[in-house]
Amino acid sequence: MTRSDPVISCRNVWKIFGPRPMDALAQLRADPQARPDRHVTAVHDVTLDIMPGEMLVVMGLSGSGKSTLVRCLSRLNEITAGEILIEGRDIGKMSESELIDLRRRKMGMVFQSFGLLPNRNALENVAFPLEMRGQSRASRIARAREMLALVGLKGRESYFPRELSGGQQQRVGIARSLAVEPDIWFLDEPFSALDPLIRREMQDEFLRLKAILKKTIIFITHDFDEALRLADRIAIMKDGRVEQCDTPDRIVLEPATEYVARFTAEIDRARVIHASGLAEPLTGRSAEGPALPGGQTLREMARHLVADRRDWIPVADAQGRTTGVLERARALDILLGEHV
Ligand SMILES: Nc1ncnc2c1ncn2[C@@H]1O[C@H](COP(=O)(O)OP(=O)(O)OP(=O)(O)O)[C@@H](O)[C@H]1O
Repeated sequence: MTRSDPVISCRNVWKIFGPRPMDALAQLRADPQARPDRHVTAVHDVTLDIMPGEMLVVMGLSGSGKSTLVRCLSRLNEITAGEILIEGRDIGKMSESELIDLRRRKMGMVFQSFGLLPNRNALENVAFPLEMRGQSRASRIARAREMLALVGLKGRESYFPRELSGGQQQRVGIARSLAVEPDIWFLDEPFSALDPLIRREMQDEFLRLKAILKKTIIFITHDFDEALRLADRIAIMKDGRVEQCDTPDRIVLEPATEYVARFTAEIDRARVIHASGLAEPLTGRSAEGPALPGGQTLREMARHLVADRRDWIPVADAQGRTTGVLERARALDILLGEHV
């Protein structure tokens, strides 16, 4: 393995529910538009790689296959066809005990329903997976304290779930999944039971944790704003297929299908598109004068874009190197909500 190898690789993965999934698969391979009777194609020929430290957000409408796909990644669902490699190892070929070990040591999971044990306090809930691992009491309590502090719950260690708000309960759930130091972190709509203000707060908290922990994260949501705030890349699913898997900038600027275009039609594009995403190669164009920071969105640079009179404005990366030029008229159109 090198650093640039994917942590997770899905190769032509199918998951079909129903009495005769292999027959249904043969039918679908012969005719992709087929609708085999009494079968549901929850995952339809999905191929994608997830890189170390990447945050991939899986989104799509209810029933599009998000949870099933993510459950397949830890083999909570057996796939019908294809291959899933975790750090190069085919999980379909692992024994039950190898799988349990993989899940315990490498994977953390957080679900929408917080899944806390009602008769244990916050500290004991977080320590629970360490107990399952056979870790000593002293070391698991120390680790649980550390994790609760990390998610901002210092002082609440002895509170029972019923004494905590929804947001606090979800923080306990997050602390618990982090206690085992997973390399891969699966989160299935973790904030959807929270009210909008707390949800926003949890997203900020999550971005903070993501920056500190540098884990590979697969996050499911059906909230596009949430996806845009959190994702390095977004996989948009429809009827079990991944319609597009790309950076937020490219999803918005270059939707691969009509469906993705419709999905993204309502959002404020200036909040998503970064200067670097809109920049064009330098070829033949002059790039004089001060540059825009490539990592900022058009919305963040709105004043500057209005005031700067140049037709083409240089864009620089975090090291200050000019990487391209941005057409000011196009940026202003996006800022004003014109379609370009
Ligand atoms: N165990 C199962 N048996 C039969 N069908 C299933 C099973 N699990 C999921 N499905 C079907 O597979 C399809 C995809 O379901 P899935 O839960 O993956 O969607 P989702 O995108 O996560 O939806 P939601 O946003 O509502 O959670 C749905 O049509 C669902 O009914």
